[in-house]
Amino acid sequence: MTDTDNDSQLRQRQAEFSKELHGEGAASRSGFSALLAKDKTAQREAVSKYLKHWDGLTDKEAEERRLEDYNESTHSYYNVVTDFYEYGWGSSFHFCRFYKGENFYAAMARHEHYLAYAAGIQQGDLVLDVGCGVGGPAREISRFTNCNVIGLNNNDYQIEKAKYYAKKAGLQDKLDFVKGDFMHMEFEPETFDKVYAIEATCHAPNLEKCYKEIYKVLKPGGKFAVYEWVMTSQYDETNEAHRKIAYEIELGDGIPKMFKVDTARQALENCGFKVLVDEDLAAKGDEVPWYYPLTGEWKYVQTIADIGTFFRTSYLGRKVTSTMVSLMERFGIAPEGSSKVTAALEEAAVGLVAGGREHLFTPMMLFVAQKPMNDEQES
Ligand SMILES: CC(C)=CCC[C@@H](C)[C@H]1CC[C@H]2C3=C(CC[C@]12C)[C@@]1(C)CC[C@H](O)C[C@@H]1CC3
Ligand SMILES: C[S@@+](CC[C@H](N)C(=O)[O-])C[C@H]1O[C@@H](n2cnc3c(N)ncnc32)[C@H](O)[C@@H]1O
Repeated sequence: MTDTDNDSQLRQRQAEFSKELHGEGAASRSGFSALLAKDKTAQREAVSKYLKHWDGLTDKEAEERRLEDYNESTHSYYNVVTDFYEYGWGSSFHFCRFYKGENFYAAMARHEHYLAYAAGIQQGDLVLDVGCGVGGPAREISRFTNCNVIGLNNNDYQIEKAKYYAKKAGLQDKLDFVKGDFMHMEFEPETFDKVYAIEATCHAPNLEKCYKEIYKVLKPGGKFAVYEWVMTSQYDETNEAHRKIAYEIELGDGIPKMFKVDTARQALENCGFKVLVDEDLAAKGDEVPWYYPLTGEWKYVQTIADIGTFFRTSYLGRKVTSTMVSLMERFGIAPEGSSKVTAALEEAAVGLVAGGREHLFTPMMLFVAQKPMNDEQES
């Protein structure tokens, strides 16, 4: 059997499983109503597929197993966390910087605008969004610049939702969302004017191979802008306390292996990109840190409108959610495995805040990289 046969079988299996798990008309449901509508047997299977490699081990063999199974494992992760993300965070699945006094959703949108600006996205550009989630950033960036965006995602449930929200927003002619693996892109070479990725390529088992795919589909002279999740240069893999934080982030965020910043930079250069911008936006000394919503520290809350979001993301709010989910699961209302998901998300929150406070981790390593023009590539 060829790789293409294997890919198309996996794709079909995932699409069928997604229908079974989330049910018909799933795109219009979110949060708790989506959780309660799940097929109970399929949910149990999805949770165990996601968690099967997370056995507490961090040796080479354990890492290898997680790296090999990246596609199924991430697909399963997003099958079980998407409803919680939407309930707790909204429809853009990323972190952002905050100005004093700026509300949560304004700050999130600004972070997306900044990436569009850094990539030089212009009216009429054809842009690829690598790992597009449910399309929050694609909608915002298309509105901001009047560009056309194709969102690439390996999760069927999120693609269905992204299409549903785009239509609801009247953006169906500007946006399209397609199923695919960013490690094996099927677009024609040199298709896109610009490519961006927001907190998605950290799910790649190998950054260089992923960036190579991006390089291939970019037009010569085109730019790629990314908010990369990386461990900073202060991270020491041999330090147990550091490795524990990285493992919490990997487990709770469905990431096979967190790489260091130098690995990402080198990977871009090895592909032939010219790195134009290379800046950790988390290291700019902001008064309000990017991880504040997960801290439960009220002093950071910016506006009255943020109180609801802040409560859901805070330690107390998360405790309330996980207790409710666990009670609903015990009484057979929520599907089995749901409380394992809230427990994993709790590990994510703890690891992310610790990584942020100690400057061991950043979710906003901004790279802007340019593919040279054809004549420059040859010389
Ligand atoms: C996984 C990657 C690469 C990026 C996602 C970044 C963030 C959007 C998520 C990381 C941890 C998530 C948690 C929640 C929402 C989305 C994140 C912040 C919750 C607040 C959702 C509601 C749950 O009850 C608690 C979650 C904690 C972790
Ligand atoms: C944290 S979410 C970010 C989503 C989006 N960029 C946003 O900011 O809202 C990561 C996304 O990457 C997608 N993803 C992970 N691995 C992928 C792969 N191998 N191929 C395509 N998409 C992938 C996930 O399904 C998810 O949509």
